[in-house]
Amino acid sequence: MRLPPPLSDSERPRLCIGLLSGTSADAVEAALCEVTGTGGGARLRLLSHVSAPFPPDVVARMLGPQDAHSLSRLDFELGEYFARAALQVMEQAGVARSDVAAIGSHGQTMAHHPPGTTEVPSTLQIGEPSVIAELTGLPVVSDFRTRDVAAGGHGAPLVPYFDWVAFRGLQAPRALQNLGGIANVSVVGPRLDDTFAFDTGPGNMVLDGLARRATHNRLACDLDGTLSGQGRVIPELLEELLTDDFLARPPPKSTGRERYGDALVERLWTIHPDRANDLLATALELTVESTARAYETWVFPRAPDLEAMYVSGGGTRNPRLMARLEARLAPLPVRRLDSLGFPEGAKEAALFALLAAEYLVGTPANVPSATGAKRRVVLGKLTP
Ligand SMILES: Nc1ncnc2c1ncn2[C@@H]1O[C@H](COP(=O)(O)OP(=O)(O)OP(=O)(O)O)[C@@H](O)[C@H]1O
Ligand SMILES: CC(=O)N[C@H]1[C@@H]2OC[C@@H](O2)[C@@H](O)[C@@H]1O[C@H](C)C(=O)O
Repeated sequence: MRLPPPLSDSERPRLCIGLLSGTSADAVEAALCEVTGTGGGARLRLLSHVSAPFPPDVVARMLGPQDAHSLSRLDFELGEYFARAALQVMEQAGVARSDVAAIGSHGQTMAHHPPGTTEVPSTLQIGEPSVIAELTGLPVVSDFRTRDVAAGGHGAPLVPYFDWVAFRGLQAPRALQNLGGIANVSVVGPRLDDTFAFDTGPGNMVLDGLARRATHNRLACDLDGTLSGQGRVIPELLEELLTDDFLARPPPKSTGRERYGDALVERLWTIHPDRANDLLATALELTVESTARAYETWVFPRAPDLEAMYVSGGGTRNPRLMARLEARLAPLPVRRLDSLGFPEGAKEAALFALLAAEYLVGTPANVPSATGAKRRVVLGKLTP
């Protein structure tokens, strides 16, 4: 494989900013990190993290229908929000722009059609890197998923590389579980080649859609578990939702709003228009049960000596979701990622700081055993 010439020396610490708006489309997460070394020798230190919420009208437009004009406008508009979050995290850390090597910006996923779901696999993230570069004066690495898709992979999840660099257990493997809009797991042990990872199914996405629907947009989520806590699971609906072919499919696999977004929420609402809290209780159980079954089917057989599950993402702030997950997976210890000394809300943004740092030194950072790509490739494109 021919690699591009490195843009920096991997032994010198590289300060990089990672930017991401996840599938919940609620905020730009920004993380300023110091990365030293590369690949198996990479070390990452989180210096600062900010979460900058989008105004409600921008969220509504991101989640709403698009034509080519609205998409291109949103691409430029989001670029500004991403740039502002980058400036904010530098200010918070007291770090000068001249000390930052690059920004790694994931952007916002607008479409994700991975292999196995369509004739021509594709994925689209927006948040114009040229706008970010103009407003910050910094080089921007972006479009991290497309090369992996071009190499036959899903382009997701990308986080197993980060999980391996930052959290790999030296003895027993660890499961790093994200509960974002979508839920995904990485299982990491000493060797990168043994890492495996996949999307387990819905995280908060169905809950969020139902909460918005039930409260006429007053609440954007099952806040602190209060809505689902007033409902009762509808067993026959839960069973039907669990027959979903995505959940049955073996890894590698990834998913998104196409499957667990508004179309599903509307279908559920049509079946039980007067049982909003019961639908929320059922959606919460769908996340718990699909995660637990994914572990039973694919994680435990490959990692029978699993040390624990370390949970990150916004779902950790839903106490009912956490309690149900812990009860369902017992005796596996279910811990928060914070217990490994890393703030759980900063992980995905920090991933894109690490990926930018690896781009600068020309290190391939996809994990083919996770994405299904034919080979390891350098991820990202540079806007100088
Ligand atoms: N207090 C809370 N109570 C209940 N749910 C919460 C609370 N705070 C956050 N959440 C949930 O967390 C979600 C945001 O999580 P997160 O930021 O990890 O998702 P994301 O990064 O956008 O998604 P993904 O990881 O799929 O890209 C919110 O949409 C909401 O559902
Ligand atoms: C296409 C896309 O944006 N996928 C996200 C989504 O959100 C969680 C899960 O599904 C994961 O596969 C991925 O994000 C993280 C950052 C990843 O690539 O690891």
